[in-house]
Amino acid sequence: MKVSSESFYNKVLEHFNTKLPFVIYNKPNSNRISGLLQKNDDVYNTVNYKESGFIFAPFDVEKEAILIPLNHSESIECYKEVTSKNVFSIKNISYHSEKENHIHLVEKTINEIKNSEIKKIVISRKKEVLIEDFDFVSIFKKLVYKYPQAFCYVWYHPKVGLWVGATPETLLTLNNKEFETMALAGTQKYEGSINVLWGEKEKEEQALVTSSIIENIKPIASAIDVSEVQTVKAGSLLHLKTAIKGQIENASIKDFVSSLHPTPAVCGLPMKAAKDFIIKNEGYNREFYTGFLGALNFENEKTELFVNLRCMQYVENKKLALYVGGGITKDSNATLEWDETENKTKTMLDVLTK
Ligand SMILES: C=C(O[C@H]1C=CC=C(C(=O)O)[C@@H]1O)C(=O)O
Repeated sequence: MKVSSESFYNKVLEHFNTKLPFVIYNKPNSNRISGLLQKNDDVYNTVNYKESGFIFAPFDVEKEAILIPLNHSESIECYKEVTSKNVFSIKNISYHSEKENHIHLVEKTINEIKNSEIKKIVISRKKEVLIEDFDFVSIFKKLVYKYPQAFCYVWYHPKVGLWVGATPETLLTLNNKEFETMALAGTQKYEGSINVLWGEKEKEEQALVTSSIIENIKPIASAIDVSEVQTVKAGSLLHLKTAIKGQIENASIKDFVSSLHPTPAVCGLPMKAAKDFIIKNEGYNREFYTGFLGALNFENEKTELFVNLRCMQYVENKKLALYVGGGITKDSNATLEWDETENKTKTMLDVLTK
């Protein structure tokens, strides 16, 4: 049902105040805001990916993905019309050892890569801040306005939590048999132009993601088309991206998603060894960060899934957790990797404070 943006956000707030699950989102380059308001507070899971609804899946595939089912929800829509000028007061809760810990872990990761068959591991951290007067509607309006090329969302379930994000990375779009995915990796700051030079480390890191995705989907895809590597802007950052398209052959959505997730853009290569290293060494639970989310089997069998990057979680009384990471290879520099995670936190912090 299409409504005015005022009644859209009023409805969503009312829903939130009655502690019912919902998701609101804006797809890349779309002027439409969509909402799915679940009518009860049950936790539904995806079993075989044949369900229709909005999926919210964690990084760890051993853990269950949550579904807001279409058949238990009201769908609403409005046009992207308004932004918000609200700025929030943010206080850093800095742990004095945060930087040292991250640098130490990146150095340990580089050593592991040099002394094993592992080529890449994505190392991440959680940055916590205190926020006054948290208001997800204002934050969402600002995200949508500031990052029109991202997939922006607020997802809430009273039994799971509240997540907000603006991700530049598509995991999978599937329209009947036609699929599209991408290899996104390598990061530098945007300084006014996308015509930039990239270092060998970034080029190699991104090429690893592309070749691994192609290798993994080959058995279940045909007519695979791989684009040139391009530089793309994501907020105040630039990344390298290769678009990969084709046709899905004799495979279910579940098989296809399993062949992609977690890609080396969020986990590493080889996947299993990198994942074991991450779980053993990162020292915190990623939960839904670097998982994926989006429409599963929407009308006309459309599936559009995004990797949950540049996101944050409203933890409890006034606390926000921002999640950021970066790909480590044998040529990484630990201090620069710390700087990169700091730059990545700005995607969210800029929206809160400017
Ligand atoms: C893991 C993240 O980004 C990934 C996506 C693009 C570039 C990345 C990089 O340069 O390391 C990461 O692979 C993150 O934003 O937390």
